[in-house]
Amino acid sequence: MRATLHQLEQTIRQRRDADPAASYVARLTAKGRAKIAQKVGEEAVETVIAAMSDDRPGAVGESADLLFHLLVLLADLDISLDAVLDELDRREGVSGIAEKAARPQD
Ligand SMILES: N=c1c2ncn([C@@H]3O[C@H](COP(=O)(O)OP(=O)(O)OP(=O)(O)O)[C@@H](O)[C@H]3O)c2ncn1[C@@H]1O[C@H](COP(=O)(O)O)[C@@H](O)[C@H]1O
Repeated sequence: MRATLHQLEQTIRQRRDADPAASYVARLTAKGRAKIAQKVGEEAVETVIAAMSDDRPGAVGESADLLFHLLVLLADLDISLDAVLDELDRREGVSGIAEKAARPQD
């Protein structure tokens, strides 16, 4: 998963300055951060709708759209994917420590 998302992150960063006629990333980027953020919101809502309809193929497709648009937004903010993944790792470490503390017999 890390490799796929890192590859996509790299492609998105390369495509931001491409010809908008040939690139969706360049087109969306040119519309500005508010539009990119709006797309993230739309894809999140579509993911929720698919989930609540128990539409599993739909949820897969909408989740892919959501992750893609989130990466476009992070690139626009110049936040690396690693910064987000490191935060998740940090939380996992924190909750791992908390779980261990709750089981003193381990
Ligand atoms: N993964 C994606 C990807 N997922 C979704 N999309 C696009 O996201 C859009 C979402 O569809 P919507 O119907 O919601 O939006 P829309 O009607 O096209 O746009 P709006 O008018 O709503 O803004 C579609 O146009 C999809 O093609 C993607 N476009 C590109 N990629 C990847 O990004 C890379 C760079 O793409 P380009 O910038 O086009 O070269 C490609 O190699 C792909 O791997």
